[in-house]
Amino acid sequence: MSARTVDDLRLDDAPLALASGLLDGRTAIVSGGGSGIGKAAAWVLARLGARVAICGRNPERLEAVQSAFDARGWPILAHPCDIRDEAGIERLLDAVAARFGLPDILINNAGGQFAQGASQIAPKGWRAVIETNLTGCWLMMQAVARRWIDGGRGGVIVNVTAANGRGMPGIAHSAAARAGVENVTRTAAVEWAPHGIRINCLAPGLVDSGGLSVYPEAARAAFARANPQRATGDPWDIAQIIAFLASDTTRFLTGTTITADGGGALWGDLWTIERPVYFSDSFQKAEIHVA
Ligand SMILES: CCC/C=C/C(=O)SCCNC(=O)CCNC(=O)[C@H](O)C(C)(C)COP(=O)([O-])OP(=O)([O-])OC[C@H]1O[C@@H](n2cnc3c(N)ncnc32)[C@H](O)[C@@H]1OP(=O)([O-])[O-]
Ligand SMILES: NC(=O)C1=CN([C@@H]2O[C@H](COP(=O)(O)OP(=O)(O)OC[C@H]3O[C@@H](n4cnc5c(N)ncnc54)[C@H](OP(=O)(O)O)[C@@H]3O)[C@@H](O)[C@H]2O)C=CC1
Repeated sequence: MSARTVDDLRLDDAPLALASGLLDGRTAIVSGGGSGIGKAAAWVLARLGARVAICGRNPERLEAVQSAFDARGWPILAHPCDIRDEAGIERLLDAVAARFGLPDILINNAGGQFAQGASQIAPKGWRAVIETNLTGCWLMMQAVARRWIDGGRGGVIVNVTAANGRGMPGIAHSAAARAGVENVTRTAAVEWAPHGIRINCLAPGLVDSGGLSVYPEAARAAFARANPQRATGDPWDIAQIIAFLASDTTRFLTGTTITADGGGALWGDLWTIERPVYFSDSFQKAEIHVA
């Protein structure tokens, strides 16, 4: 039996908002299910009764979640896959089909970016982030939807984006990609409605997952003050909303985005890179020099 971490114990004991058994008999794929929000989502879905398949690039993270699931007697498939690789996605879906049959739910959670000022982002870096967050998410959506359409049945997709309504200073590439996902979600929600496919986005604000460690210390120190709640979210908060969107509870909801950001879209000042002097409290307008 694998060691139980404090983290896993919390995932076991944190209260569920939805009725246990709600997802009995369902199969869910969670991309990026080896860490952070995706791992919490895998736990919530399993505790609600779903069989879970997780993917990501790093096999060790997936294996750790697999061991924890095995220890609890929960069905799981852990399959390494880069969501930018169409052939890899087909292999993932074949593996899910062989183990569990056609999935019912896709949680498109894998993603991320690096923080850099917009004027400095290299073309390769821009492409890496767009390929991951827009194209990768799209390839997963389309591959699963095709199998549902070919199989004559519907399903549910939840795309995890990021709260981008006011732009995202320091991660322009990711903001553009997430806005693209939210738009293609609206389009596909219409096109695929006749097939019984529902698609929604969940746009988190700052969530205290391990993922935030990639940001500069000065930026991280301000994250918890960047919304009216003056707090970061927790992966469990986000995972519960993911499960809500994946369940029949939301059967009349499609093509929309739920933002879970502590009100950050309304108030707060978020910088993922060092805050430019222009936006500091001490900045005086006279400091602007026009040539
Ligand atoms: C408000 C915040 C809200 C959001 C929070 C979260 O999402 S938390 C979740 C957070 N979790 C995550 O973000 C996890 C997932 N994120 C990732 O895996 C990476 O950030 C990825 C999306 C770039 C993909 O990775 P990959 O393996 O495909 O890419 P690669 O490593 O091979 O780089 C390709 C190119 O990108 C460029 N470049 C890359 N890094 C930097 C940098 N620091 N600096 C500058 N540039 C950088 C560079 O051009 C590089 O090419 P080079 O110069 O090397 O020839
Ligand atoms: N935490 C936050 O404040 C916020 C997070 N988000 C988004 O929520 C999602 C989950 O992030 P979070 O849990 O916080 O951070 P993590 O860094 O823990 O999660 C990102 C996950 O995505 C996987 N991943 C990244 N790139 C790929 C790829 N090309 N193919 C397959 N898997 C990939 C990673 O696994 P591996 O490295 O093994 O591939 C990892 O499991 C991400 O899309 C993130 O951008 C959005 C807004 C705020």
